[in-house]
Amino acid sequence: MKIGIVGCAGRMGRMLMNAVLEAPGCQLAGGTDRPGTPTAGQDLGALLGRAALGLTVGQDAKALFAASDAIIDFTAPAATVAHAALAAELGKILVVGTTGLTKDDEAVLAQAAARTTIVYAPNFSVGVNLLMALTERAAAILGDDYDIEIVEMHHRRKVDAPSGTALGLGRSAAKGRGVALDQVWCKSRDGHTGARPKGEIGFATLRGGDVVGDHTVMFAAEEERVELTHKAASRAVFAKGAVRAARWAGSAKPGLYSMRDVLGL
Ligand SMILES: NC(=O)C1=CN([C@@H]2O[C@H](COP(=O)(O)OP(=O)(O)OC[C@H]3O[C@@H](n4cnc5c(N)ncnc54)[C@H](OP(=O)(O)O)[C@@H]3O)[C@@H](O)[C@H]2O)C=CC1
Ligand SMILES: O=C(O)C1=N[C@H](C(=O)O)C[C@H](O)C1
Repeated sequence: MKIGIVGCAGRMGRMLMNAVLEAPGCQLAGGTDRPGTPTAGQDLGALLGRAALGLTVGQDAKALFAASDAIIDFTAPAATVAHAALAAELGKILVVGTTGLTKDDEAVLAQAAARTTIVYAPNFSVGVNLLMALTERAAAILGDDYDIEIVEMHHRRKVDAPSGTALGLGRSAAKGRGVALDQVWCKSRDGHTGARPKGEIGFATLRGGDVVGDHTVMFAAEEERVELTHKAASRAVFAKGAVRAARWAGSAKPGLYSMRDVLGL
């Protein structure tokens, strides 16, 4: 499978190229980054500290899509929306890890998925997707005598909050309780908030240093507290998961899928 990486000069872009180069049966089709990027024209191997690959950082996304069987996109919401349109137009598999998408952005992905196969997930690690399944089950079993709070911490350069994973865990908890997350969420608190409403799902966001990604879901009752935690030690775990998703998508019908579909969770 020929896999192209958009946003190839980013933190995840570099990890993704390494993961493609190391995956059996996969070939790196090329990489693009934001128009005007200072990395334009650099050899992709040099960008990774490897031997030259004879492929350079491009700026023509359409040409990369045309040369690839699948594209992996961990960029920014506006770029992802444009890439979804290209995937639909050219009938290419798209794996999206970008977080911070609005409901309208997600509607564009759903529309594009009528014409091609898209896997969209806020987190491609196996461990976090298991945590989502466990969270849904715990929320269903424990019920709303247990207050749900989701705490996440990420590196100082992260631009969206709460993290896509925290919101995904919130959605899993809400599903377990049979409610819609946006009816019960509290994404931040400040000042005289009043007592905590029963059934609320709260979020707390920490930012600092080089933290790759920590998430804890707490179920707090009067007499006990259950905590489910995941800590990512390297971005390689997300990159390996995204390549696994691209390979899985090679034999899937057009549609919008999640990493839980890929893993059968
Ligand atoms: N689903 C998952 O498992 C994971 C998701 N993520 C998400 O992935 C995204 C990227 O994270 P990260 O790699 O840390 O961020 P970076 O900012 O390091 O990388 C994003 C890259 O995309 C580039 N870019 C922006 N616009 C375009 C465009 N139009 N065309 C091509 N490239 C573009 C950026 O360029 P420039 O810097 O010049 O703007 C940058 O090189 C975030 O939304 C993050 O939350 C991260 C880790 C795991
Ligand atoms: O920006 C990051 O770094 C990460 N973003 C994803 C998110 O928003 O959940 C996944 C991971 O935790 C790292």
